[in-house]
Amino acid sequence: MSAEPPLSAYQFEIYLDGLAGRRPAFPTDLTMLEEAARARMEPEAFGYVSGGAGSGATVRANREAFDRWRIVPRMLRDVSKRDLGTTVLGTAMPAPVMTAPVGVLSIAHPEGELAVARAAASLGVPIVLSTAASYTMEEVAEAGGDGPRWYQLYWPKDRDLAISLLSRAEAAGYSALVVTLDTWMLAWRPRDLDHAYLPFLRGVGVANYFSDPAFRAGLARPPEEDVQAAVLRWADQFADPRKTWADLAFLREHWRGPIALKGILHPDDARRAVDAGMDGIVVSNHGGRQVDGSVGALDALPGVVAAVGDRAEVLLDSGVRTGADVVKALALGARAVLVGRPYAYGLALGGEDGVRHVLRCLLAELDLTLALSGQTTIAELNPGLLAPA
Ligand SMILES: Cc1cc2nc3c(=O)[nH]c(=O)nc-3n(C[C@H](O)[C@H](O)[C@H](O)COP(=O)(O)O)c2cc1C
Ligand SMILES: CC(C)CC(=O)C(=O)O
Repeated sequence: MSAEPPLSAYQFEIYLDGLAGRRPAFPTDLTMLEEAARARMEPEAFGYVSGGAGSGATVRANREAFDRWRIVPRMLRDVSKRDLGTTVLGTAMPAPVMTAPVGVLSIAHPEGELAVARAAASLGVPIVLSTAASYTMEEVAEAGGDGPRWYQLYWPKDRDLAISLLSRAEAAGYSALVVTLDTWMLAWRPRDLDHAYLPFLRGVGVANYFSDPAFRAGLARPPEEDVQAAVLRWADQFADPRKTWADLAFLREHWRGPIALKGILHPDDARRAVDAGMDGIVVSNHGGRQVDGSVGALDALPGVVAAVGDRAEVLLDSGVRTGADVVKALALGARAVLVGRPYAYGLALGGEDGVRHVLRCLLAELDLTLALSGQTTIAELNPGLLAPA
């Protein structure tokens, strides 16, 4: 049953490298990545990735929510063999960890999402590719090869464009759809406002639109001839604040595979999602980038899990930084977690190698935390493993 070698093997590999005089090129304490990346990134790009909405209260709330729980390890339970593997929305994965959809990654590294797809695929970790990626979904699919992949939709106003994006994603092998509900417009983001910086207006993150026949059909001149006009149409199209629950039927009609709604925090919204036939929910506040002062994602998780029961799979993102965080989220009922900024920082620090390092650290730390807490599978995790801080 155990994966060979165990996910924690990275730990020993690092120590062995030390015998040959090599030290890890990037931090192994994943909470230190942000500071390391700050020193390497352009200030505008770093501000965009690290920043949150408004005063940053929700970014802090996400971390505080994890800090309010403590793991209570159990002893003498034979943890020699562990299996962290799981299946989420039909996708098998080596551990309950995926990369969250993060757009515009070429502001962190020129290879952007291509490097992420390669790194994740080398570990079997699924990616969720953003509509606002710097590369097209077909390019990223090719880079990731056989690696598992899902597609995140920013649901555009134009119906034909939405249908076209969905059919391209299906054709390119994206097996599940994640529809983001919390970003119909950008929040007030002082870090970016102070820099007067928005990547999209500079032509980053628009590749999936610019390459799309339905989008191009709506332009007077192709993007290659008039970038400015194309970018403005992108900005007008990229999300549709008029959408309501009634519109979900459209998604079912045009997407064959599983669908998850991302950005749900209220139990009643979670209930509505399952009533509408959705397969999954991503409890998320967009990494604190949208509603300043909103509830921490982990704080919202138990209510959503209770509301949904076993009618849908519940995932969580926003604030996950360590293996212990993953254990806490799973113990509180998440089936898997997504990480955002940590892998973006890994990308900024070292391209594909940097992303692989971050993912390997997280998986190794998760494996070790589970083992040292007396757990051998993720299925057995429950709130009994935790105590309030
Ligand atoms: C730079 C950046 C860009 C993002 N772009 C997207 C996006 O295109 N689509 C989306 O659904 N979420 C996007 N997100 C939100 C992430 O998917 C995720 O919810 C969030 O990063 C999780 O929080 P964490 O960064 O604390 O792990 C973005 C986040 C960041 C930091
Ligand atoms: C607004 C999006 C296109 C990008 C995003 O989700 C983000 O910056 O948080």
